Formats: sequence, structure tokens, C-alpha cells
Amino acid sequence: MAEKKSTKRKQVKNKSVEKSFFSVKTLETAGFILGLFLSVAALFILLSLLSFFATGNLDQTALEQQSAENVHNLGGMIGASTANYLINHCFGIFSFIIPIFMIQLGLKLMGVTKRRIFPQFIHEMMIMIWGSVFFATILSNGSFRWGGGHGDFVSQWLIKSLGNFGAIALLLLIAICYLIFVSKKTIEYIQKGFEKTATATEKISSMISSTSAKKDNNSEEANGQSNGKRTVSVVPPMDQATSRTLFEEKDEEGNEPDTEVVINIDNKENENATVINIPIETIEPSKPQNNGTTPESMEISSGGDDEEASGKTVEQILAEQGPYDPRKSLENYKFPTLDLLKKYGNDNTEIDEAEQKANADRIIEVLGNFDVRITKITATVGPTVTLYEITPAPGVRISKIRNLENDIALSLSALGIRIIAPIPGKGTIGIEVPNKNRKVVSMESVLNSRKFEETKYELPVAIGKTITNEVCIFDLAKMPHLLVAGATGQGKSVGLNALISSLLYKKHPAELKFVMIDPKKVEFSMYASLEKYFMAMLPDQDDPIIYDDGNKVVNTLQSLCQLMDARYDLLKKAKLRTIQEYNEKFKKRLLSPKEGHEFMPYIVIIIDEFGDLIMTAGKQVELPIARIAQKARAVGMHMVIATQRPTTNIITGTIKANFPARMAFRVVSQIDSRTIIETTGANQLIGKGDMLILSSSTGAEPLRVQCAFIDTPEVERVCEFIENQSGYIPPYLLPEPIVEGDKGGEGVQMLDQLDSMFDEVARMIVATQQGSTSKIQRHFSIGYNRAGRLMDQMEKAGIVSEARGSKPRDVLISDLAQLEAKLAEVHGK
Ligand SMILES: Nc1ncnc2c1ncn2[C@@H]1O[C@H](COP(=O)(O)OP(=O)(O)OP(=O)(O)O)[C@@H](O)[C@H]1O
Repeated sequence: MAEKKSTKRKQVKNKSVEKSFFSVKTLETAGFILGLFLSVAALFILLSLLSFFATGNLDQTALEQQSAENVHNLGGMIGASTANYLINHCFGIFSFIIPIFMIQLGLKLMGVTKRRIFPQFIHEMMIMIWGSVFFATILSNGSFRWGGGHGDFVSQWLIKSLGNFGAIALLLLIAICYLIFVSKKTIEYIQKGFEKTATATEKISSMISSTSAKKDNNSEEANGQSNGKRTVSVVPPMDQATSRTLFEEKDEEGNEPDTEVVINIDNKENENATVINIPIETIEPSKPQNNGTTPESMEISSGGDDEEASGKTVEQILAEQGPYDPRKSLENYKFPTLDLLKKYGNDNTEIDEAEQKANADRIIEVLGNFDVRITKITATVGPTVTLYEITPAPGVRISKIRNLENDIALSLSALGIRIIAPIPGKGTIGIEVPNKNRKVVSMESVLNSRKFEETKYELPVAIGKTITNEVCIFDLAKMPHLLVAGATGQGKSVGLNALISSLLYKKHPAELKFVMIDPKKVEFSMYASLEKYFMAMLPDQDDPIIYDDGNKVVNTLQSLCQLMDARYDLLKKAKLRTIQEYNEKFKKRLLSPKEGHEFMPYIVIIIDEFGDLIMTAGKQVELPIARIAQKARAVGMHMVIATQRPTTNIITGTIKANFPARMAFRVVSQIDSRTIIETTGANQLIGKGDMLILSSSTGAEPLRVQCAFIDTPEVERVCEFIENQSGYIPPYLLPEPIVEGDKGGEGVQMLDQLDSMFDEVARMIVATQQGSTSKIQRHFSIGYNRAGRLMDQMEKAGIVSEARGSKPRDVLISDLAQLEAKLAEVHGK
């Protein structure tokens, strides 16, 4: 019995399944037939419309008389009357959109295409309605009804109300608004269009003014150049010299080297005799980087992210908005121009051939006196020192020449002689002798080099010129941390300014932030004006430069460690290893800001007078510095620390191990030199920016470089140039540091020792719905530590959310009544 019942049930179930299957099938078939019908009908209408252009006039009489015999339209009588109706009474030539849409709908119903039909319908309707009115307005004079009956009707009404010009303007405005609604890119194109017009106008006006100025000049010249001024024309590079980029393989970037002028004093070569062959090399800077454009008028804009479209795929967002461009957040930012820097005009000064020859003679003489025979000597004149390269005769021991350092110095009566024996990879011995007249290597000349202009480094630093007059550029991102040392007055501060300026000339504020710690209080003060552009600071920090050498520094370093950890978390979440990969992926919109991802600017932390800091704060600063130096490279955080006391109790083992790149200015003793660059040499430098650079890629032999010179007024001009533009409001904020001790305690324990201001502060937070430590500080005039502790207690009590990097915490209680209940609970009432 039971079996019978279940069989019956099964049969009923099968029938219902069949039924529903049948109905789905039926629907599909009906849809297919309808789609086919629509498509064929649409093709018929399309053919009739096309035919209407040739036969429309001829068919008018037949249509009026309703006689099918005299119809010429390919669609016959029905085709002719449909086309006539659509073109003359509906939307003019835009009626073509109707059969086109019918085909799209037909294909969709037939299951041929999966594209969404509704957005297409809206767009096509818009084009049809707007197009018919617009065409009817601008082509109203002809006999053909371009806009059809609909177009003519609306257009006439518009013209009557607004006049011809007003009607066209309104229609264009509607079109632009619609395009903006469809794609945000429209705004960009319009802005670009306006920009181009503005530039063209500026150019025309400057051309007009320069033509009139030229006329004036010409008349002056015609008067016999009475002012005595000479015009100097810039000649493009003539030849290509081999250039070497510091810390990188030769020509890795494919950079073209600077112009080279080679002066051969003696070109004769004789293998057997002692020959002096002194080619003297100078390398000139190349074309200017840019023409010194002037800043545009100031605009205020906030540094928000690009708008996020909800519910769209990455492809759709990319198609609509293109890749994410961090520079867009400060779109009109102009890079500083080279005319802000001073030109020294001594880059081309004559080489003192007599001096070189005399020095070479004296070196040969001294060596000869000690029975050291050489086969060849060449001189390369650098900005500060000349390198004499000697090839010893076979059998001469290198150590013998090395031991003659003092004798050579004595014979040349010069300080700062350094012997490199042998020059790595060359098989020759180098003797560096200071020039009698040293050249100032201007910052302008290094930034104005093609090498710097074309560099692809992430954080390019043009620090000066090598002994062969090549512009020396390194990538701070690869170093990855730099230790700068040198006795007082030897050029450290100038060196740091050169480093900062290079970065300012190459990086956009969206891509780079500085943290500057300056216990001497005078070195970095001019950069304070870059707060809204290049500075990263704590939420409660008043001055973007950190002057004090205690708490603030510790808090900042603590915050930087937190930022480093947060960045690592993001990298881990994105399954990437470096900041470059991360930012690339972010730019391609493959990392969603909704999941906490954000573009990561590089952070360069510069600490001047590190010695002072270690003396006052000791381990408290040493440990976070070591942590950052060990780990932060991959997340784009790089440190530069400078000290005038390169002793081992300041540059400790931990610091040394984590700062592989070193920059040594002149120091007082051999021991100091060894502390910085692991060898002697820095004690033999001649000061004023003469330095030795050591890094993993220079090998054991440090490279001698003349640091570029930039003085305070130049730095001020550069900062002022940046300051005159719109910046980020607020500036880039570092995460609030977790106050020591707060983390250790359990929540219950913390709530046991509630701050006496707890209730008051909680009420303020709920009333203003703002959970920020700095706000508590300001509002109640209390110190940072106490405010931080209060905020932690709020978190433990469930009044505010957890810290979220630099963003304020969420307030979890919405009104004061709810808060009072919470407070009662917290106080155990
Ligand atoms: N690259 C350079 N080219 C020419 N002159 C330089 C260069 N660097 C420094 N000088 C000269 O040396 C002076 C001292 O330089 P700077 O202030 O950088 O020294 P410092 O090492 O920072 O000294 P301190 O540690 O006492 O601050 C400058 O005022 C300048 O005259």
C-alpha cells in the first residue's frame, strides 16, 4: 500500500517537473521566435529607411494617394510609409536607432548575446531624442527634416524661448552633463581642453611680448652692442662619454652620458719609455630639465582618493576612470624649476694644464727617487681633486707606492692626498691630488644633467660629481638607509639639503613624505613650510619638523614602527613583497580601498645630529631606529642619519649593521674614518663637501665625490615655490603611537584605574562624535600621554573603536542617554 502511494507521488512529482521544464522551454522558444521576428522586422525597417533616402521624394505622391503601384521603396508600400513616418514625423535620421535597438533586443531574446540591454536602451534613447532636437536646431534651413517631427517641434519651442544661440548652448550643456554622468573622464577631457586653450593664449601673449622685446633688442644691437654683453648659445652634446651610475651596473638605465671634452696634453705613446699621457677630462651638463615655468595661481584642494564606483568590476572601473593616478590628488602641482637655483658659472673654467703637468712631473720624480718606475701616467681633473693614474713598470710592488703617500704629499706640498692602490678593476694605481682652484659643484648643474632628468630611480638623489666629473646619482630606495658622518663644518648639512632637494625636484607630494628630526633646531626649519606637501607628522604635532630630542622623537619613531607594521599587513593581505609591486597593483585598481588598501608614498626619515639624540634618549631611540632600518625597506621607508661624532658609542654595532650605505665627509681621525667607511681616507679629505661614498655596489673602495652645493636661500626659494601652490589638507598623518604601558594592561585592569576625566571626555567624544586623541588634548588642555591613556580606556569601555592608523576612531555610542547607561555600567553602578 505504502509502495503504491510513493510510486504515485513520484509520478505526480515527475509530471510537475516535466511541466515546469516544459514551461521554461516554452518561454525560451517563445523568446527566440520573438527575437527572430524583431530582428527580421528591424532589418526590414533598416532597409526601408536606407531606401527612403533615394526614393523618399518619388514616393510622396504614392503615399498620399495610397497607391502601392507607384512605390519605389525597397520595402514596398509598408516600408515606404514606415520610413516616412519614422523620418518625417518621429526622430529624423536618428530614427535609425530604432531598428538598431530592435536588432539588439532581438539578439538578446534569441540568446545570442548576454549584454545588458537596459543601459543600451537608455543611451540610445538619449542620443535619439537629443540628436533629433540638436539636428533640427542647427540644420533648420534645408528641405530635409533632419530632426524629424519631434526634433522640429522641440527645436522651434526652444528657439522661440531662448533664441538660436541659447537653444544650441542649452543642448550642448545637456550633452556635456549627460557625458559626465556616463563617464567621469569627461571632466578630465574638458579640463585638459581648457588648459590647452589657456596655454595657447599664454603662448600667444608671450610671443607678442617677446616679439616686441626682440624688436627693442634688435634696435639695441644695431646700436653697436654698446652694453658690452655677450650672448652665449647652448650647444647640444657632441660626443658620448661612458658614464657610470653609482650603486648600479654601468648604463643600466641606458642613460646617455654627458658631453665630454678631452684634452690630450701629450698623445705620443711609447711602450718602453716613461711616457706622460695626460688626457684631461671634463664632463659638461646637458640640456636643461625644463624651462622654468612659473607657478599657477593658488588653488585649494583636498587630497582625497579617486572616487570609487560601487558594484562595478575592475575592468569597468578601469575602462571608465583609467588606472589610479596618485598625482591626481594634487593635479595642478608644479615641480620646482631650475631657475630657483644659483648658477656659479664655473663649470667650464679652464683647466690649469700647467698645474697638472707640474704635479705629474713631481709624482714621477718622487717615485723615481725611490726607484719606482712607471710606464704611463694620466690625469683626470675633477671639480676638487685630480686623479693621477699611474701604470707601474713590471716588477714594481704596489705596497711600495702605497707607502710613499706621505713623500708624495710632501713633494706636492698638498693636503688631502689619497692613494688608491690598485684602482679596482683597472690594474693601475690612483693618486688623488687636490686642485689649487676648486670648483663649486652647483646643485643646479647636477639637477640640470640629462642623467638626472632621465633617471628611472624610485628615489633619485643627485649628490654631486665624481672625480671624472660625472654626475653622481644614487637611488635611496636601493641603499636602503644612509649614514652620514663628518666633523663639524665639513658639509654634512649641505649634503642633506642636496639630498632633500633632489627628491623635491623629482617626486610629487603624493609619492613622498619626509619625517625630519632636527635636534639642533636650525638645520631643517626652512622645510616646515612643506607641511601640506611633503611632511608626514603625528596627529597632535604642531610643527612638522621635530626639534626636541626626547619624547616627541620616541613617539614619532614608535608611530613609524606602527606604520611599518601596518604596511606589512597590507602587503601580506595583497600577497605582495615590495612597495613597488603593491603600488603598481593599486594603480591598476586591483587592490580595493574598501578592503583597507591605500597608495603608499615613500617615507624618508632624516635625523640630523643623531649623536645628540643617542646621548639624550639612548636605547629608546636606538631600538626603533634599528627596527625600521632592519625591516622598513620593503615598505618604502628609508632612513638617513647624520652625525658629527662618528664614534663607536654613537654609531653602534646595531646601527652600523643596518646602515650599509655611508657618506663620509672629512673627519678628524683615522679611527673615525674606519668607524664610518671601514677604512682610512675620510681623514684625508679636504672639506667643503669633499666626501667618500661607500655602499654595497661600490665594493670595499669608497668613491670620492664632490658634494653639490646648495645654500639656504636656494632651499628657501624651492620651498617657497612649492608653498605657493595648493597642498593637502590635512597633511599626511602618521598613526597615533600606542603609549607605552597602555597595551600591557588588561582591559578590566585599565577600567579599574579610570582617569578622573573619563566621564567628561566620554561625553565630549559622544557629543561631537569624534574619536581623536589630539582633540582630547586640545579640548581639555592635557598632555599627549594622558590623552592617549584616556582614549585607550574609552576603547576598553566600548565607547570608541580600535585605532585605525592615521584615521580617527569610530564612536560606537550614538547618543548621550546611551552613554550615561554605559558609564553607569563602567562604574559598576
Ligand atoms: N658642497 C660644498 N661645496 C662648497 N662649499 C661647501 C660645500 N659643503 C659645505 N661647504 C662649505 O662649508 C660650510 C659648512 O658646511 P655645513 O654647514 O654643511 O657643515 P656641517 O658639516 O653641517 O657642519 P655642522 O655639523 O657644524 O653643522 C658651508 O657654509 C659652506 O661654505
